[in-house]
Amino acid sequence: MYPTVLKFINTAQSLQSLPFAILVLFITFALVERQLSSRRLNVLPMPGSASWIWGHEKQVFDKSVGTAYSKWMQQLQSHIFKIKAALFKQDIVVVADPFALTHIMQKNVYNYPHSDVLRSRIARLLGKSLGWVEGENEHRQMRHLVASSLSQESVRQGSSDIFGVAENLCTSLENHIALQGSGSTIINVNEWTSAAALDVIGRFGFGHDFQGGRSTDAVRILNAWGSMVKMAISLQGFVVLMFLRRFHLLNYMPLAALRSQGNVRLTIHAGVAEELVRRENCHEQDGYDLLSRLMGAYRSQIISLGELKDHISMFIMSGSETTSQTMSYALWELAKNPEVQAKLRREIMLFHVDLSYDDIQDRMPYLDAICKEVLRLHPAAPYMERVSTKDDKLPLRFPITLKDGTKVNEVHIPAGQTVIIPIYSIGRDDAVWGDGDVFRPERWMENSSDKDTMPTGWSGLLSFSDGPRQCLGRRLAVLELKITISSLIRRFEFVDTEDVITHKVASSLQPICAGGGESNPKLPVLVKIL
Ligand code: HEM
Repeated sequence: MYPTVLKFINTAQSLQSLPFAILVLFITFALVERQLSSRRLNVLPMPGSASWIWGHEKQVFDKSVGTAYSKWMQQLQSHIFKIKAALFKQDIVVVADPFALTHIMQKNVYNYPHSDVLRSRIARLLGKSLGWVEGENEHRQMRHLVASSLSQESVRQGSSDIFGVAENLCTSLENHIALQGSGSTIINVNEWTSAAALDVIGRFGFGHDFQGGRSTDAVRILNAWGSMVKMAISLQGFVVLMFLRRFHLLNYMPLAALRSQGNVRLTIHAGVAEELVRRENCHEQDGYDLLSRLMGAYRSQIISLGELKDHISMFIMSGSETTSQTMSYALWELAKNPEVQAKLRREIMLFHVDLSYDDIQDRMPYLDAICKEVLRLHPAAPYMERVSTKDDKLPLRFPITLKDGTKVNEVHIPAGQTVIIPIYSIGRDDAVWGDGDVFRPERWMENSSDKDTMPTGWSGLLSFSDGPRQCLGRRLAVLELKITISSLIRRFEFVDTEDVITHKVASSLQPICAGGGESNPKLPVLVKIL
């Protein structure tokens, strides 16, 4: 192989085509490297038909979120397999086995940091804050700084903020429907939930009013986020992501796709973060809410002004975008399943209109089941990408059967290996749930799942991740979902529009409506005032 390549390069050079020679050299080395890495993972099965340039990754991008991984899990009858990466990068290992997942996410999470491309993206989009920091000590310290602001007690105390936002949302929606001159209208449910979720994190975390998504700040943030999403779900976004992963230096180039990510963080820095810091500098107060904790760290010079603003932007975006998408999918599922919606309404109507925190948390089992079912079927973060820093062995709950019938109970993972955790497909795995793709909240009241086959995350799901890096805002998110859904279902009926919806990923899960301008996420639902 090498003499041929060298001859080829000599010819190219004699033709004064240095770039061509470099390209040939790069491809040759990349192919050799890829073949060696593939051999190191030789016990792992691999799906067929990969593209020469894009490997299997274009199939993942082209199909609705998770579809490709679920299909390969079924075809290969394996909860762990490898796929060909784009641009001749080494093969990627896809891990859906519960023992292997617990090993990575609970016991060895600091040996599996976010991949470089993901980390650069988080830094640009959200800031160098908690979702970005790596290293056990650094991460634990940063998490400790803010953890008490999102504890169960803090969330209980902040529940009045969420009830207030839900009430405003219902009133705005009633006014909007009244303006249409009939008792019902079709809305893009995403627009309403994004504004409400921004309001919740604004009030709960920072004592800031985004005015139902109508303040200048809110509009700027939502627009900047919308542009980022548009770019990320496009073919151009996919190609850029693949190149960024392959050639890390590109992460520092002034590319339009990268600018659109940075705009979200910079918009928050220049607007709301600036205003919050100014306000807090005038009224120095001690407290346990997110802003007080962060300002305390800034005043004690534990964090710089830039870091403080990064923390604010990270909490505003990761606290609102994920929750708003989950809320949208909940309302969409209720619209598609009218009998579930009616049953939920009956449960809600057993209570007085002024629900308490305890009613919501402890006395509404069907609402609880619906929230879990939505989080299982529509996890806001559908995939996770990590890279091993050390040679490792992954234990398996579902052994791999080799061609000669031998069973393999653990898999060697070399240092530097990219690992994808397909959260979306794991939550729908028939081996665990039986009817994984079906929206059936009753399953959560039956308690019949085999715990041994489930991941160890919250409620046997990975929707909030697992282990030391699991979502810090889970309690707030679940309470927010419950309060908002119960308020809306009491006053409105949601009806399916029968639009065909597929799903893409742009930092979080995005619904795409066929024939409705596929470049913008949209989830149409008909709403009727009751
Ligand atoms: C339904 C809503 C939500 C979902 C599905 C969700 C999901 C997740 C997931 C999967 C992760 C792990 C990401 C990774 O390691 O790559 C994560 C981390 C995180 N989430 Fe959430 N999240 C939600 C709401 C929230 C809220 C409301 C907040 C804050 C107010 C929040 C704050 C965080 C933070 C700070 C981290 C980083 C934790 C760490 O690295 O230690 N999330 N979330």
